[in-house]
Amino acid sequence: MAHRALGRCAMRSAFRCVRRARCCPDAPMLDSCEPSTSSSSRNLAWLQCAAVGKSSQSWRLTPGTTSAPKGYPSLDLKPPTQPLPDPEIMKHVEASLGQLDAKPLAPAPRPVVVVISGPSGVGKDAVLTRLKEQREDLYFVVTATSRPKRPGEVEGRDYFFVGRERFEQWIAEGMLLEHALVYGEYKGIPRQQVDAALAAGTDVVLRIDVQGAATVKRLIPDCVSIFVTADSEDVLVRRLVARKTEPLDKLLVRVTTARQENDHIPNFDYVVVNRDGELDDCVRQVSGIIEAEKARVSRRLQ
Ligand SMILES: Nc1ncnc2c1ncn2[C@@H]1O[C@H](COP(=O)(O)OP(=O)(O)OP(=O)(O)O)[C@@H](O)[C@H]1O
Repeated sequence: MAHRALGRCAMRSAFRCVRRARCCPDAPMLDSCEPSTSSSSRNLAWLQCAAVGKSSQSWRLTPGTTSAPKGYPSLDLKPPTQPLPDPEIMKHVEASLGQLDAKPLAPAPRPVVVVISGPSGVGKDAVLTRLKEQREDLYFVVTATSRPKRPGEVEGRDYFFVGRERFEQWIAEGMLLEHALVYGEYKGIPRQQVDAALAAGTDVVLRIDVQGAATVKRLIPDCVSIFVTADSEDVLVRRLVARKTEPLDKLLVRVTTARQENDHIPNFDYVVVNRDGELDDCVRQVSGIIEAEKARVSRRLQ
């Protein structure tokens, strides 16, 4: 294990390794960092400890330490600097080619609408809460619902908890991009939030149930739909039971519906498994999908 971890880290430059503290996922190795006989592997092993800011028993590194422990070779961890262009050559180039254009070479991407969907209890809210902490560049649409607030939920942050009557009024006034009756309660996407964010050039994230996702795909064909699922039905049900938000009869309905919803995976662009205890990994994948979609050439063409 230690050997594999060293090999993985060796592929990265020292600078990137220290800046990206999560680049050395083989954490068990870090707990058993032993001074090695070869100086290059000692270097790398120490670098791994420094990268995650973790103290090893034998070296007593404190979090954030970047200087080598006693007896270990010191490392130059400064970021590589960009060499400055020779002004004489630059002058010559501009004299020959005219003033160089500073406008971006690639057109800016059009904002993307991301749809996060999946069965009840799979962790959509948990994923979005974590994603919000990490991606301030995204606009997370606050869904409207007729269901009552659950403990810990905040009006306007988690949902707009509008009563059934007001919800039906919003439907009548065309204020919702899409809405559905899910487990006896309305849920819908306020249209104005989506329009305003897109008009400002901001990427938008929607959290929608599986039937609603199909509606949005029809309305916004170039939206990116991500189906979040769990490791297994067993894991999904355990999560729902542990959440303690539904009585048994409603729990059974959710599990039965989840079985049918899983069959809709082929209608989505991506599927991401929110593995038990691996929420961060799921969030990383969702974030990566958004980045990849923004890099699509088709999104940069007008
Ligand atoms: N990767 C994970 N590992 C373990 N528990 C998780 C994970 N992701 C979410 N959970 C837990 O599972 C439960 C269900 O998650 P959450 O409420 O986010 O699901 P949801 O898909 O939003 O459900 P619903 O559609 O019913 O609102 C929560 O108690 C949450 O803390």
